[in-house]
Amino acid sequence: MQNFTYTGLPARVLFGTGTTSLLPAEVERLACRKALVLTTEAQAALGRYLCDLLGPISAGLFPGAAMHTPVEVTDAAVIQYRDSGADCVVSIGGGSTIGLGKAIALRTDAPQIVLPTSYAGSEMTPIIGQTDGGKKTTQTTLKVLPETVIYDVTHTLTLPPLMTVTSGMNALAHAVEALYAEEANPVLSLMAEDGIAKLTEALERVRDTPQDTGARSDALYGAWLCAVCLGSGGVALHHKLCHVLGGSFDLPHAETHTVMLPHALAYNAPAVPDVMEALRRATGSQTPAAAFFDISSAAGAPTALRDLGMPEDGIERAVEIALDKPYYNPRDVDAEGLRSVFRAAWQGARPDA
Ligand SMILES: NC(=O)c1ccc[n+]([C@@H]2O[C@H](COP(=O)([O-])OP(=O)(O)OC[C@H]3O[C@@H](n4cnc5c(N)ncnc54)[C@H](O)[C@@H]3O)[C@@H](O)[C@H]2O)c1
Ligand SMILES: O=C(O)CCC(=O)CC(=O)O
Repeated sequence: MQNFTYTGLPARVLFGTGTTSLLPAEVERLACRKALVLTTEAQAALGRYLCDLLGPISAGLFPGAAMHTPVEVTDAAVIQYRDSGADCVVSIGGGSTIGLGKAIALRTDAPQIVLPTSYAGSEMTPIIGQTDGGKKTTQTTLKVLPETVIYDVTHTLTLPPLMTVTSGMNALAHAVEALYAEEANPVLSLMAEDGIAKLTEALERVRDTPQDTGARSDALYGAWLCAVCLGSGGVALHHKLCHVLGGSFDLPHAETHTVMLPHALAYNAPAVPDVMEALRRATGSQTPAAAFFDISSAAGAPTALRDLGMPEDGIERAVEIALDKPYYNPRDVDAEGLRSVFRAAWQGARPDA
């Protein structure tokens, strides 16, 4: 076996159906007295439900979380956090709400309890992205790693069909890149392969029966394993390209991951034969990049950058930005290679890798 480094991150994880009822006990377990609940506006009703569940240990609701963690929103939330006498936050929602909880923790050291309702995976990572004056910057610090994560399958039953697939692709991308990132190691590879297997299989079942708790449970379990891969492992070309497209072309996060994953993987395939073999086992397909494309296409999820509003003449600028400060990648990256990846993704061509 080759030498490797494995970094495990601390986290308490409660997984199941109906696990939300454990929330008050988890607040007390952290020796906290009052929790401020965070949601987006769209999920405010869920936040009010948690406030009722917390009863006397609720410090109220901040229902203003927004995509990409704008600092103005964080400033307002920190004021409410301090004024309310809260000493911890409870974030219930997708990556945007979890990002707000992390931003509050960064500024106040507030312990975080997170109830994820999408598959994006932020709950298991020490990564925070924030937007100030239209510019998004990302940092990695253990200060933002949530203390406790309560996965409750019930909250994923409401995920709309398209977001189920795009958010699932966001999760799959974390595990795929963990298999060939610079930080790849055999322990994370176990989680990555199983996460991809569980999630791809469950996404197909959820497509046919969205209210099937068993399928939703497998999907959330797979997404958790993929999230661990992002938190403890590394990323490569795919995440770099998504961050370029999100940051410089304002393309939507999960949809961009959905479109790019088959193409970034097809580009890297010749350099990572062992990883492709693992992905064949996990997806049950001889062409895993095409299998990801097919899952999205069958669900009516976007498969082309042009359908996300990316201008064709933006490809050259995207190539230039992606070549500036590149991430580690198992296959050499040059302008011509990137052009071919972006062109295929812009057109929505089905890869055959
Ligand atoms: N820091 C990290 O490690 C990390 C990892 C992944 C994503 N992210 C960030 O997370 C953000 C994207 O997160 P996202 O894709 O989860 O989207 P999101 O959190 O923005 O959610 C999109 C919308 O769907 C709603 N929603 C979420 N779950 C729902 C459910 N079960 N039922 C009904 N509606 C629901 C939300 O309230 C919101 O209105 C991006 O800003 C991305 O950069 C961060
Ligand atoms: O928190 C962020 O915005 C950066 C990390 C991230 O978005 C991971 C991903 O690309 O899914």
